[in-house]
Amino acid sequence: MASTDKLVTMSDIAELAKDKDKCIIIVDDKVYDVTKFLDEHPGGEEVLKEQHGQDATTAFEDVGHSIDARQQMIQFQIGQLQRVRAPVNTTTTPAVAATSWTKLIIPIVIAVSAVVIYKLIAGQMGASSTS
Ligand code: HEM
Repeated sequence: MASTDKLVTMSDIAELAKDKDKCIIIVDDKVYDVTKFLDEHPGGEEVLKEQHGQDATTAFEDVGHSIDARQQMIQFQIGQLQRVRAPVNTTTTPAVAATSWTKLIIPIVIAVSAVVIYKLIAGQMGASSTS
């Protein structure tokens, strides 16, 4: 397997990022070690260092790098970012629980109102029949 195909997780990158002498960046889910490129980068080393251990896709695209720059970066690729999918949450979230409660409250209010109205009417009828 070529080194560019190597799957790298975010925790691997966090581990690599502990080394402050290195410069590891992610662009478009590809992981680059640009440590040796720092001195040569036409945009300066600071901008690259600021992105160490992070996803630099937006910063990279915002500059509008040339095709030459994109070809140049291939040599620095050390792997492919492996995105870990968040586990699907099957338990009821509080927001869902809240909506099911509100759904119950409406019929309860209607039922209570119906009983109160019935009692009022029945009371009035009872009062008028006794007078
Ligand atoms: C391996 C990754 C990278 C390579 C090979 C690379 C290469 C280059 C090259 C060749 C240029 C000259 C202009 C051009 O040809 O587009 C350039 C300019 C520049 N790059 Fe990068 N770059 C990389 C990553 C980044 C990243 C991640 C950032 C931002 C955080 C960045 C910011 C800049 C800036 C600000 C300029 C100057 C633009 C200007 O003066 O108009 N570069 N880069």
